[in-house]
Amino acid sequence: NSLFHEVPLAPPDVIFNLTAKYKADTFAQKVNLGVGAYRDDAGKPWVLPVVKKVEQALVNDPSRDHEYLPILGLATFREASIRLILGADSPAIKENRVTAAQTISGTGANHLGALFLSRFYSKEVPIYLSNPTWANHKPIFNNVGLETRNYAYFNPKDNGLDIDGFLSDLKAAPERSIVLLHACAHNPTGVDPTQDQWKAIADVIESKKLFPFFDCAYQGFASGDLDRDAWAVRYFVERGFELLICQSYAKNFGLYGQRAGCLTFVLKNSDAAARVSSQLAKLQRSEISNPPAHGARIVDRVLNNPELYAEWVENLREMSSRIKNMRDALRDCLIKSNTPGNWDHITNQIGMFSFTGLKAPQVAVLKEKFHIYLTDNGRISMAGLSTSNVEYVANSINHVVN
Ligand SMILES: Cc1[nH+]cc(COP(=O)(O)O)c(/C=N/[C@@H](CC(=O)O)C(=O)O)c1O
Repeated sequence: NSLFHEVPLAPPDVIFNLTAKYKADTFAQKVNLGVGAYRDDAGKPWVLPVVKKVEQALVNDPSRDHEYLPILGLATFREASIRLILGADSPAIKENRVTAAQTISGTGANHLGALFLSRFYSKEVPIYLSNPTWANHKPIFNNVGLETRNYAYFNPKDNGLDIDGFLSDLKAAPERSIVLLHACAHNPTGVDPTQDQWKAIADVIESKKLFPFFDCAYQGFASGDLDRDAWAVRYFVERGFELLICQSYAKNFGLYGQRAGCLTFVLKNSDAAARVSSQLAKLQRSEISNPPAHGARIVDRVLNNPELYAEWVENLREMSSRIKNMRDALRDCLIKSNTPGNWDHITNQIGMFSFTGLKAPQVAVLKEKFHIYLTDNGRISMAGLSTSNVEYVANSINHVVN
């Protein structure tokens, strides 16, 4: 017998397994509405023109080497990431009370943030996750020994936000609990709190002394406006919270496989920032030693060069407006074919995903009969839609809801 013959067989990852199933499907009209990765109108991955341009320059740069980065990553990348999320004029930056670590994309930022809190904040308090949330959140926090609980988030009656349930669950949470907040473009529902609702959420977090743990994987993708998408984070900083933000450059730079991300911490003062930074370095060193260079160098060059930054903003707008057009097209097709039900949520929701309201049995028919791939919770990645498949998808949905 092997030493490991009792290792339990783990089920395949929901989202990555869907991609594998889609790739294996030979049906000509198959549609991938699974993984949250942008596709152009031809259904192909899109290397942002600004990324292509910078990559060329990088490869041709004679001074380029493959030396280790510092443990906490490229300093100019970290500084640019902090400015991107907090705003270049943030008082927190001026008061030198912000610190950051370059991470293995957004997942790495969530993990490093969770690990740090489990060591230096508390292991006794739970972390509250929205119900539903990104499939990988629970395992990330459980892996570092944090207990996860849910706060109400999605209201199936109007496919909108259950703000009353959200607030009452936070009010019932033990003091000092950690609260995971999606900064914008909530995954999987596409439902974001309004500014007034964010103020009410901040009031409860303040009165209960909860810790805000922001996950921001779609800045610039939700509204197409980087500052608008960072509004909630900046509001909390303005209100004086100590908090952390996980940033991913997978979607808004199309650098999925390059694993470029950042963990940004906002503290009360520079002394705390220095202490936190020193422990982040110690944790990072023992886990990955230092982060991957290529993706961070691309992001670093774009964020620190005004012309390239402006081109990136254009590329971002191209992606977010194509997704918005697909929201309008899908809703129009569903209405045109008299699909039962109200479909306003398809255009009310924001960002990469739509939470359609389709149930698992209906999703199974879409997969098996129509070769349309989406997660069982009814989430569809809007970037998987194109002018050539949106009608087919709408007719297929019409079929399963009738
Ligand atoms: C909310 C959220 N946070 C972090 C990540 C991590 O992304 P990274 O590639 O580590 O920077 C993702 C990815 N979500 C999509 C892909 C995945 O599941 O990993 C998805 O939900 O399809 C998120 O949706």
